[in-house]
Amino acid sequence: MSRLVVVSNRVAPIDESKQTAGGLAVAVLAALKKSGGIWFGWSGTVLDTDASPTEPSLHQVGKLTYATQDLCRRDWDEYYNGFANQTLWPLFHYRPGLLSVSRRTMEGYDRVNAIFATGLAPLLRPDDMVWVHDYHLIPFARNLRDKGLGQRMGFFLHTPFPAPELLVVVPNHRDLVRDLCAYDLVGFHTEVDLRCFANYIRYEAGGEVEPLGPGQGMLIRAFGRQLLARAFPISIDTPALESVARTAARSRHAERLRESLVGRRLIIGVDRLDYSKGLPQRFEAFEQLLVSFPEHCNRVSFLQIAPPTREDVPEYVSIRRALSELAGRINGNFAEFDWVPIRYLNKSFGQRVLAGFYRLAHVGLVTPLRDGMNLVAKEYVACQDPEDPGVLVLSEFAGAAHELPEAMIVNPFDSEGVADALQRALTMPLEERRERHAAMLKTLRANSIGHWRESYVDALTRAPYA
Ligand SMILES: O=P(O)(O)OC[C@H]1O[C@H](O[C@H]2O[C@H](CO)[C@@H](O)[C@H](O)[C@H]2O)[C@H](O)[C@@H](O)[C@@H]1O
Ligand SMILES: O=c1ccn([C@@H]2O[C@H](COP(=O)(O)OP(=O)(O)O)[C@@H](O)[C@H]2O)c(=O)[nH]1
Repeated sequence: MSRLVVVSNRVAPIDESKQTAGGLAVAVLAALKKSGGIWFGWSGTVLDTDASPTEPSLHQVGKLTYATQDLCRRDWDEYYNGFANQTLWPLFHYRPGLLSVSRRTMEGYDRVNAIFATGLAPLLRPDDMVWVHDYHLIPFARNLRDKGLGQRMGFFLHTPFPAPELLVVVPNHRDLVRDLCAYDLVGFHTEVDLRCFANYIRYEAGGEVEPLGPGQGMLIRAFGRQLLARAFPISIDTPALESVARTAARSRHAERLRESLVGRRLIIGVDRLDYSKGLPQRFEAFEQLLVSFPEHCNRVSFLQIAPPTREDVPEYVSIRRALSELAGRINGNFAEFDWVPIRYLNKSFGQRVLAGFYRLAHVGLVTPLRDGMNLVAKEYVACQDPEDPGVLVLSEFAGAAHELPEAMIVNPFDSEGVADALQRALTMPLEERRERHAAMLKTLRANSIGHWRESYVDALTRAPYA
């Protein structure tokens, strides 16, 4: 059997007791634990040197070899903070107004992709399968191919893929799509992302698209290559989480949370503090709930866990400031001497603690303005007590909404609509809660993280598609 070599910018901490707040690392770790192989990526360390090292450090953990490389400050700044998170991230999340474009960061992005490819190349065996993840590393395969490497190479995009009309805003859009075509397999979360990619190939790149039937993806012919593009919705380790959640509700943290509520209902949100997650609109929706349905005052608490992320990017500094002000204003207006409506925490928690919190919460509030998938939505469902489940309120613009139509689907820009959905969720009869939850859990059991990994790897095993 071929060895699996996974490449991603973010690698889960080698020390498993450390927390990682980000779906890619959580999901890839769950997927790789079983198969083993190599996980290559950025170490998380930024060096005050003039150049980045070109060789990775190796750490063996069970069947898995971590191969990680440090980056010097300039490379990290131009590649990660710059082109990846100030150009591609806002563009792929439909926020061209937040985009900044510069030749300097584009060059830094290409330079780091070349450095990483140079680091990985000597570790590769001829029959390895290389699976590259996310927008940081689009040019990675082309860099390996330029070195004469012919291994099967696949790419998976964890964010949305934008409509072509939006993608063309970035000056090197053609290079990016040409580089995607250097892979044998390109995976997306949803059929909508896949369609956007196919439309670029058809209408911007002058390539050909051959649909292969429902759920089977499309053959792409462009830039002198033929490859498969297909949707593979990512998931969670459903049975493991179900089992953790059964006991986590009795953990010390969960007990403390339960006691602090003194019988009040709980709404929970868990998100990196990212502008894509729609947190200001969510806070306003909760405020609207208190205005429209004042019977919830002093009866409902909203716990928002929001660990800071990408703190060197100016837009993330602004959103953090704006949210603190908003939470302060809402709490100032509505709080009683014995009740604070929004418990807003800028810190992260481990998966076990979160499982206990989800289990206690009557409503999971997941309202991103755009999100590739959103694993928190799935985790919330898996952690409910099937006999007395909470209600998931879910943005129609999260990839997860395509698989979980039994959630209460909302438009996150419409704060009044979200407030109405919260009211319905808080007053929903037990029978309806059970029915909605059972349908969602069935979906999550059928498409667990193992299924995602296996279906992607199976498709990559069949490459090349030429
Ligand atoms: O690595 P960071 O810059 O700290 O950011 C964390 C991750 O955020 C994004 O996650 C995405 O992947 C999830 C799993 O597929 C998906 O559910 C979610 O919708 C995405 O936002 C990013 O794409 C990752 O590269 C980051 O590691
Ligand atoms: O304090 C936290 C906050 C989040 N997460 C995890 O980070 C992931 C977030 O993934 P999601 O797909 O929802 O969004 P992303 O952050 O990747 O955009 C989920 O597995 C969460 O359980 C965590 O472990 N601790």
